[in-house]
Amino acid sequence: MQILDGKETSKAIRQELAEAVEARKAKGQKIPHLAAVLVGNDGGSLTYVGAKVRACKEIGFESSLFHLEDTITEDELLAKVHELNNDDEIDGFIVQLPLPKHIDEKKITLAIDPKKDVDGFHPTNLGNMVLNLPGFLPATPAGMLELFKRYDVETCGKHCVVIGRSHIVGSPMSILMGRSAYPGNSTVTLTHSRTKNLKELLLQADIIISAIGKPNFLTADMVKEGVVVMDVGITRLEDASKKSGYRIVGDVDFESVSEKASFITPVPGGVGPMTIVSLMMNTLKAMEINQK
Ligand SMILES: Nc1nc(=O)c2c([nH]1)NC[C@@H]1CN(c3ccc(C(=O)N[C@@H](CCC(=O)O)C(=O)O)cc3)C=[N+]21
Repeated sequence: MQILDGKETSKAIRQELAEAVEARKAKGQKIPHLAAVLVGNDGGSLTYVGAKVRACKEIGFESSLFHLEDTITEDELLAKVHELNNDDEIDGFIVQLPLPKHIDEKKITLAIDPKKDVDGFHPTNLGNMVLNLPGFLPATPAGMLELFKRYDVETCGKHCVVIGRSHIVGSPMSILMGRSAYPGNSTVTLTHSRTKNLKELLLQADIIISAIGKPNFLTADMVKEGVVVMDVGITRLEDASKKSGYRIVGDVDFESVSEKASFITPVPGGVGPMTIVSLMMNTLKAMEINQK
């Protein structure tokens, strides 16, 4: 069994990005600038946005954080998005999800200039992904593809079962794994809350991608010997023994499943850190595409 180590892999990629920044500096070229918009004080969002800003600092990217009150109106947030769309200094930006209930996430996502949409959530970028045209891939799926690549995991002709059909993970991942490319060329089954024979399908899977957010959902009796497992679940459970007061658990019962798996991502330290580094890679790409 081999661990797909997102922490180490993301560290190596951050090093590569830092070198790219140095090379640009030496030539007097622009430094990539990522902006993040955070609305309100959701605990998870504060952690993730903080990690994104820290990663920028470490790599040498410029970053801006716009932390707005959760009483902000939809129009005010749209105005912020338009401002960032038109700011030549900003190469790419994200609006951290989830947004407060009185704001329509779809409306906000649609307002982001696809050329600056480093999250890859805009329909233009999702459409380009489906057609295998250049564009930004959603950060979490892109991070998973990078892990497959860097560990040379064979995906061609494999049966890949995806659990969960969210717009940001399950759905795009099911499309990417089926594309005519590497990683890809898998036979894909996309499963969700209405799937009837999930266990039967999982027992046929060579690759399982779990993105439902249910702690310890996937157990050893549901997988076959040699399976490749990517755990995208992130749930915070209260834990008084931790300094933070909580611990992070994935969808996979790591202890039992890792005994049968050929490759497996841990949580934390698997897909999460890869998501952040994908965002950085997308930001560098945004700057290059917009030729600054
Ligand atoms: N516009 C937008 N873009 C996103 O990319 C986005 C979002 N909204 N909303 C929420 C999800 C979730 N997400 C994570 C990023 C990093 C970790 C991560 O680094 N996790 C660490 C643990 C971090 C911790 O201690 O909480 C790990 O797995 O090792 C997890 C989850 C990005 N998301």
